[in-house]
Amino acid sequence: MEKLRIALQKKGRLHDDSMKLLKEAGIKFNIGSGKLVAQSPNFPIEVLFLRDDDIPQTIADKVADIGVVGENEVEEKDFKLTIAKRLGFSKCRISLAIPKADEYPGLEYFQGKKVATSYPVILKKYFAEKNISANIHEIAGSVEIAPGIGLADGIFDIVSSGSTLVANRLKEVEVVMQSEALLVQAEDMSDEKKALLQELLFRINAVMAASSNKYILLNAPNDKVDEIVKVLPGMKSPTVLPLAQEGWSSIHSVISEKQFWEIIGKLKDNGAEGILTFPIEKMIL
Ligand SMILES: Nc1ncnc2c1ncn2[C@@H]1O[C@H](COP(=O)(O)OP(=O)(O)OP(=O)(O)O)[C@@H](O)[C@H]1O
Ligand SMILES: O=P(O)(O)OC[C@H]1O[C@H](OP(=O)(O)OP(=O)(O)O)[C@H](O)[C@@H]1O
Ligand SMILES: [Mg+2]
Repeated sequence: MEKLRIALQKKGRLHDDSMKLLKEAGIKFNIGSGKLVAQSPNFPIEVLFLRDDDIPQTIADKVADIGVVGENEVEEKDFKLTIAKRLGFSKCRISLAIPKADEYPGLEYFQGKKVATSYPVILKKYFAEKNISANIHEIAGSVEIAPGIGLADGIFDIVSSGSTLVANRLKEVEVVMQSEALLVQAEDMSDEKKALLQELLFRINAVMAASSNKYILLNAPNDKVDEIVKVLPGMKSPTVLPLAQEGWSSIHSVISEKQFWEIIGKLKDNGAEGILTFPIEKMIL
């Protein structure tokens, strides 16, 4: 039987969430210390642990079938890969930043300037689109240090909270792209591997839907039930059950994390009492 080969980051920002996702999808691994390949005893899958920079090419070369990697790396390496699923973690943006004390008149600031980055391909494309002629200086890491030590005038790098910029007396002036972790796949996979990927995606969808929803349980006087049901979407529609106390009902439903507080507010306004919410482990739609 064929096995699906997945490339994951060996260690770093993507590693823990990638492993957690597979674990929650019910896939176990036998990982020996220092081993760079792991087998699963309960799913036909093999994991290759790599540097994240190497993941796009490994998939493009068909050494791995799928992989978890940041959108920024996929864009930078520019191989023909297909996005199988946006995974929603490791969210960040890739931005241009300059010394805090400098005035920023707009993109023309960068005309003829030296910009340090680990993402030269993305930056070159961006500057070309905007007709900026700058000197792109590629460095592998610690990019934020470059202006302070006289290596460059500005930088182009990952920003999340912005605290690394602040610590290095820099300010973000242009957001060039948003990024998140992606599950990417090679083109032209065999039918057998495609079927395995579909099974994996089915499980990942169930895990992701569960984590973005909550189970909700509440009590309401019967004359308020119709109004409350309108506020609660549910998977199909809410469940309404009579309480032992006459004139009251118990309502059960599923609500999305994004609308959580908005819905709770409306429920309270409509007379809901004893509201309880629970995390959902898996959600099969
Ligand atoms: N501060 C951050 N917040 C959110 N996501 C981030 C942050 N920093 C990086 N990322 C995302 O995680 C990916 C991996 O980041 P990490 O810092 O682990 O990379 P790395 O040092 O290049 O790792 P490797 O050793 O595998 O080459 C980045 O390409 C980006 O997509
Ligand atoms: O806006 P912030 O929240 O400060 O995050 C941005 C920083 O995070 C990443 O570095 P990381 O901490 O992963 O270190 P590394 O570059 O050495 O991998 C990235 O390279 C930035 O330097
Ligand atoms: Mg890397």
